[in-house]
Amino acid sequence: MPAAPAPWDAPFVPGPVDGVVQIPGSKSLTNRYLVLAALADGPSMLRAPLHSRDSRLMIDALRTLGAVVEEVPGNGAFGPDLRVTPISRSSSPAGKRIDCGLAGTVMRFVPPLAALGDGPTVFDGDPAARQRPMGSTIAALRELGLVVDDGGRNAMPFTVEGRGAVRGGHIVIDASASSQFVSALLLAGAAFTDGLHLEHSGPPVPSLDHVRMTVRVLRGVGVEVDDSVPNHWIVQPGPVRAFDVDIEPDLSNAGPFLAAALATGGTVRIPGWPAETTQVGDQWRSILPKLGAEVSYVDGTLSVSGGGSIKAADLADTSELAPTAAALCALADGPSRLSGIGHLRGHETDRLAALVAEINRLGGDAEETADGLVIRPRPLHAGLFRSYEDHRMATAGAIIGLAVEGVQVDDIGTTSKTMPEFPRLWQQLCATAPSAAAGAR
Ligand SMILES: O=C(O)C1=C[C@@H](OP(=O)(O)O)[C@@H](O)[C@H](O)C1
Ligand SMILES: C=C(OP(=O)(O)O)C(=O)O
Repeated sequence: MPAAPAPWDAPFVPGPVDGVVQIPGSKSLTNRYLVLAALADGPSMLRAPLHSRDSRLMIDALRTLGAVVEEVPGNGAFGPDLRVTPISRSSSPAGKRIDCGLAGTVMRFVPPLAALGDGPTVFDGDPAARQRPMGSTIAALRELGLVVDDGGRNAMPFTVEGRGAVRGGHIVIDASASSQFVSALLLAGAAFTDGLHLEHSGPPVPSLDHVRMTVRVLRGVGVEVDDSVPNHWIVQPGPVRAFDVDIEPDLSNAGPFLAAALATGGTVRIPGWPAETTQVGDQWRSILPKLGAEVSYVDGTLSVSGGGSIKAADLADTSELAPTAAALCALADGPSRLSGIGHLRGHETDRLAALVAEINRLGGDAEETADGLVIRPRPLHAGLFRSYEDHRMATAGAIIGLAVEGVQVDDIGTTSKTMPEFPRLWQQLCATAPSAAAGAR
C-alpha cells in the first residue's frame, strides 16, 4: 500500500489576490472527443487537450480497444496535442482489461465501445469506483442484447462480451443517477447498426448540461441527433466524421480560482474563456454575482472581483460546480442552500456527506437535505480537511484555507484527476496577494 501523502498547508491569504490564471483543457470535452475519435472514419486531432489522470485512463482504455493515440507537439501550454487513429474493425485485441480509475467518463463511456468490438472486456477501477452507480450502463447493454457478467453486483468489476456489432434500436433506461449514462450511449449510437432511440424513464436526469454538450459535440462531427422530445434522444446510424478540434479550457476547474477572488476580496482573470460553450462551468458567470462578485467578460477574458464579504445564496442544479460553491457558502454572510444535487452522493465520493463532515470539522454548520445542502455561517477554525480521493473536495479545502488560517488538505495530489497543475497554479495565484508573505506558512 502506498504511504499516505503528507498533508498540504493551504495558503492562507488575508489580502486580495490579483492574478491571471490560464486553465488546462476540459475533461468533459477531451474525453468525449477521444471517444468519438476512436469511432471516426479517419484520424483526428485534439489540440490543447487535458492531460490528467482521467484523460490518461481514457487514452489507455481506447488503446486497449485498438485505437492508436499519439502525442504530437502543439501550442497548448499544458502538454502535447493528440492524434487518434480509430479502432480498426478488423483488429480485435485479446485479454482486454480496462482500468477506469475513478473516472465516470471512462466507466460509462467506454463499455458501449467494448460492446462494438469482439470478445470479452473487463472493466474495473479504484475501490471507490466500485461504489459508483453503474447499473444503468449494465442494464442498457443487456437491453441491447449483450451479455454482461457483473457477478450480480450491478457495479464494477464487470465483463462485457463484445459481438463485433450492436444492432441498437429503442431502449429505455433510468438515468436519474448520472447524465453520463445518457451521454455514453449517445456517443456510441451512430455506430450501432440501426442507430439508437434512447428513452429515459425515472426521476429527472441530473447534469443535463452535460447531455447537451454530448449532443452538440456529436452534431459537430456529422452525427444526426434528435433531442426535440424531453427524455428521448434519437441518433441516426452513420459515420462519425474525423475532426480537428481545439479543446476549450475546463471552466469547472476555473471555479476554485474564480472563487479565490471572492474569498480574498481580490480579482482573478481567466483568458481563453469561450464566448459560447456547452460547459456547465459557464454558469460561474451567473452563480458568482449571486455570491457577491462582480463579473465581466472582455475580449475572451473572464474577470471576477470580490468585495468585502461573500453573500449567501440559494443555488440550484450546480452539478459538478457544487463543491466549489459550497466552499464559498461556508464563508458567506448568511445561510445558503444548494439544491438539485442529490446525485452527488454517487460522485467520486458521497459529496454531500463529505462536504458536511469537512465543513463541520472546521467548526461550520452544514447539513444535508434530500437533494442538497444547507450551509449556515459560523466562524471556522484551523484543521484538516479530508479530500476522500475527490479532486473537488481537495480544491474546496484550498478555497476555505484562503480565508481560514491553519487549514490543511490531506491529499492535494488528488487534483491530478482533472488538473495536475492545481497546486502550482494555486501557489502562483496566492503569491499575487500583497500580504502573501505574511499569510504563507
Ligand atoms: O459527462 C460528463 O463529462 C460529466 C457529467 C456529469 O456527471 P453526472 O451526471 O454524474 O453529474 C459531471 O458531474 C461529471 O463531472 C462530468
Ligand atoms: C463528477 C465528476 O467526475 P466524473 O467524470 O468522474 O463523474 C467531477 O469531475 O466532478
